[in-house]
Amino acid sequence: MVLETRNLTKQFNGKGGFKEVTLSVEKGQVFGFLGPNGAGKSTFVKTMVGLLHPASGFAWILGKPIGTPKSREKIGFLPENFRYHDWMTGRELLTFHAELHKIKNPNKKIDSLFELVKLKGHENKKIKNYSKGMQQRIGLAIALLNDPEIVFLDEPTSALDPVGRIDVREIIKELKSQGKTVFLNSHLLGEVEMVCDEVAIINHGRIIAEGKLEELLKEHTHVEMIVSDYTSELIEKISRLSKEFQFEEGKLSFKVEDREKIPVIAKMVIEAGAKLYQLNTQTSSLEDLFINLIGKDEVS
Ligand SMILES: Nc1ncnc2c1ncn2[C@@H]1O[C@H](COP(=O)(O)OP(=O)(O)OP(=O)(O)O)[C@@H](O)[C@H]1O
Repeated sequence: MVLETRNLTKQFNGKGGFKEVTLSVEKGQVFGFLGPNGAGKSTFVKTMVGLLHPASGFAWILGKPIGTPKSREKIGFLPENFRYHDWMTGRELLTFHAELHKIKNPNKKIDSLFELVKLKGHENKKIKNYSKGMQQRIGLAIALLNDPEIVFLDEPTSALDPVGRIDVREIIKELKSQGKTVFLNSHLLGEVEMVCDEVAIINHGRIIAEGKLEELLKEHTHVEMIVSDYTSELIEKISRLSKEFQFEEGKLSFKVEDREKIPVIAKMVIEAGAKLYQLNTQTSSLEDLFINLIGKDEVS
């Protein structure tokens, strides 16, 4: 595992932060950490990179306990509220960070990063004259300077325009193809859906869902069926196997938490002697899943 936590807690005078978080992230994964504002995402990432100390629990990065110099050697971090030395030029800033990482002859690496984050031609401009989006791009370059094994990106596209967001998505895909692990904090669900393999959803500091994106989405499938010659007993049976069941004049609409229930229901219809004219399924979007889970969590 590249990242592992067990019952990790960090709160501020008993409030906020996150509680009892147990997570594991495999090498080469793009892991999406989702949650509403104030859920605890940034506190978690800051704790992972050693900027905050946990109150209790355990965590390791690349097998090394968090907060130790060893655990920080191979990580990259783009903070949510980035602010760089604005009197430096872009090149000076990257050279300074390369010195901190003790990278020898960093110029080639720096040139390739300016290219990657699409800041070529702006190397000698002062950071104070960079736009917010350009500052976020240089932050991404800093995060990648030491060839990290795991990169923590906290809302990496918050200052970027739609084209910039696509650029970041491409960079994330490129990192994945190089076998790197990306830990992506975001509330842009569409963006997460496009790049992440696995997600965890955090609400009020607690993890309320975790798993492979594909599996989580599969658990919430919407089904529509058109049947005739049915009996009330059949309709009753289907309603017991599903959620959010609606029925009107031969048209059934419902959700199943497990896709395997769909062929079972279809078989049931046929065996009951009813006629099945149409069966459509639609897997929920991550947005549906998110709203559903957060909504349920607020009620309970
Ligand atoms: N230094 C701090 N002192 C006190 N409370 C804090 C501190 N940092 C965060 N919190 C609280 O911890 C909770 C989680 O905050 P955090 O910034 O981790 O959330 P987040 O999920 O990253 O939110 P957002 O999406 O808005 O960035 C919030 O209630 C916040 O007010």
